Amino acid sequence: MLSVSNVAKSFGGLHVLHDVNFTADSASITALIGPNGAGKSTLVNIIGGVLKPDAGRVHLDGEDVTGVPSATAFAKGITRTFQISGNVGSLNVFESVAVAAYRQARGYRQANALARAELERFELWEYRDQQLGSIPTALTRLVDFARAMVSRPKVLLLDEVMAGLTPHEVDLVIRQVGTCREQGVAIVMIEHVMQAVEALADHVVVLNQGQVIASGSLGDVSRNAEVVEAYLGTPPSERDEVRVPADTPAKGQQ
Ligand SMILES: Nc1ncnc2c1ncn2[C@@H]1O[C@H](COP(=O)(O)OP(=O)(O)OP(=O)(O)O)[C@@H](O)[C@H]1O
Repeated sequence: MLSVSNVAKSFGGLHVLHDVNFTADSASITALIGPNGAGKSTLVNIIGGVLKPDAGRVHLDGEDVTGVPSATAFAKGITRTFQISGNVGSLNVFESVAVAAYRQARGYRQANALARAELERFELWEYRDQQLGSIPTALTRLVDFARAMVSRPKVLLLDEVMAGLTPHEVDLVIRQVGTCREQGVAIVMIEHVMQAVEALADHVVVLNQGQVIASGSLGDVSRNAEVVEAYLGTPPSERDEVRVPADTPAKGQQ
């Protein structure tokens, strides 16, 4: 289990996170939602070892991993999807997952076997020979999952993996995020696409101006008056369903 306790972070005089608490269980999906600038990415960067908090602790299965470098966080089981960079654009789908598998494997045969198993799990085997730069964005997101899952993480951090996808592609990626959960991973997902939050989140944590203003099921938080005021914008009585545009500025920033 991942546990975040009393985390605070400032950049100069800008207090970005204050006293943030939440837990994420194995085999569950926690959606971090909130307006732009709420502090979601900063929080995920702290969990992943990219940033050190000014205060508070991060524990993984009871072990204090606060402020460890990202390579250490990764070695302990905290991984995240990365945007495919130009450097790996020349690799094909199989090679890009095999490279990640080499870190785990004893030799290239085992790495190749691990990569194949992951590509099959994510229904990517048929694309194995294609260059990363030549496949649709939705498939590159799935390759990212395969690369992340080949390291057998305990925690998977997903930062807006649905951004820019069509509704049909979102459905595809939703299914495969579910596959990651089935592997027992605690998934923490920053997500603005409510189709995905509705379909996937076991637990929703709402951040606003660096504070957790609500947590619980999506139904619970979407009935919370403070959440409606800060993020959803419309009282429940005036809307049929929760729909949040991708770029909702924080109240007060409008
Ligand atoms: N390295 C940094 N230096 C200074 N300010 C920063 C830094 N990183 C983030 N911030 C500021 O911290 C605040 C929170 O940013 P953060 O990216 O964590 O929010 P977010 O909730 O992820 O927003 P979005 O949904 O737009 O990605 C913003 O005001 C941002 O400008």
